[in-house]
Amino acid sequence: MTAHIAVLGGGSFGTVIANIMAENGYQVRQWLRDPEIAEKINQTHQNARYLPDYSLSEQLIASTDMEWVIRDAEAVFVSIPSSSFRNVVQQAKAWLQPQQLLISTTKGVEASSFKLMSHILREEVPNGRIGVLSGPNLAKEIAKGHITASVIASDDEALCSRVQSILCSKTFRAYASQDVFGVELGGTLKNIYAIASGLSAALGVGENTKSMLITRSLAEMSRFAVAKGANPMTFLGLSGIGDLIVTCTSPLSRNYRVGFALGQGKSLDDAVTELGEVAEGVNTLKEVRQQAQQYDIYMPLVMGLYEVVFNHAPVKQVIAAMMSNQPNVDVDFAV
Ligand SMILES: NC(=O)c1ccc[n+]([C@@H]2O[C@H](COP(=O)([O-])OP(=O)(O)OC[C@H]3O[C@@H](n4cnc5c(N)ncnc54)[C@H](O)[C@@H]3O)[C@@H](O)[C@H]2O)c1
Ligand SMILES: O=P(O)(O)OC[C@H](O)CO
Repeated sequence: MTAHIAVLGGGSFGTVIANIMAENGYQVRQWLRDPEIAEKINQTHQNARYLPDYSLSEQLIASTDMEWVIRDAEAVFVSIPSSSFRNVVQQAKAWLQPQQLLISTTKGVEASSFKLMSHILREEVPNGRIGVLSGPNLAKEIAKGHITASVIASDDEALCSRVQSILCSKTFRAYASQDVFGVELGGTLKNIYAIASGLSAALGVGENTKSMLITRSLAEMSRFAVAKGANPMTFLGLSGIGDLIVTCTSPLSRNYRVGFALGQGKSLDDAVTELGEVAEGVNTLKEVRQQAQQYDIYMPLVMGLYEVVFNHAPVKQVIAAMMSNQPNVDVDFAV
């Protein structure tokens, strides 16, 4: 019997990657918390809560039995929001084996510790074969069959090539990278700037402004990466500029939608509640601002957005203050 693939998490991204692999011919077991939803998925082959109208392969079986899902799986994809990621991995540890491939798809940071998800995997499963999947991957577009590319990052080359062959299909490509930190950092930071982009779109800004915002976001991300010892060149790839573009321009992005709602005058609580799904950028904004202050990293967009999102500062006042800053060099991290 060939080994199956496990996916932890019943949300939109866990479901689309589980289904890609099932359609590629693998037996896939997807773990989720809610027995009613699991039963519904198995009966209807749809995940109506997150991806209505998306037909799931019969090779994908949902279950609340974590042991059954993980035991003897060849690879385990963890697609759980960062707020619950460590908790779920701690539950999973009882059945994880060192030879299994363990891949995070989560683009967030642990509150207060500033640990990315691969750090958590390394701490909880010290002898694990660990990777990170990240890129411009709106789940709802993948569900519609739009051609999509992602990056599998690991220092374990065999893991990268195995994940590439498990995931690649007629409409999905996975490129490899050995820069786990850079890939993961890009996917995490871009959510902050998607909130800023959604907010500015709601204010009716022009195309010049949108372009400036995305490009200065990349400059700010790169400055942060250099200060934290990451390689900013990785941001030139799919997991950096690629993901920044899609998340800062698409109303399908949950982070963009939170920003748009804020720009319409809604409160943060209302924006997040109406969304009903995870918007990692809200916590990431808080954590990155703290890091920027602690390590004295110049991040005017993060600082300004924080004031708007958490301190109710008037957007016009924040923009006016930013516009009065002395413009510095364009691509400063390369100087
Ligand atoms: N949706 C996308 O387009 C997309 C694309 C790439 C990466 N991601 C990343 O994937 C991660 C997961 O996102 P998503 O889109 O699947 O989120 P989602 O909001 O669609 O779903 C989250 C899922 O996690 C489950 N969950 C939350 N806490 C849990 C816990 N303690 N135990 C068990 N299950 C729990 C929820 O029940 C839900 O099924 C995020 O970090 C996101 O950044 C999402
Ligand atoms: O919907 P978002 O804002 O969480 O973005 C989803 C993906 O990260 C886009 O690549």
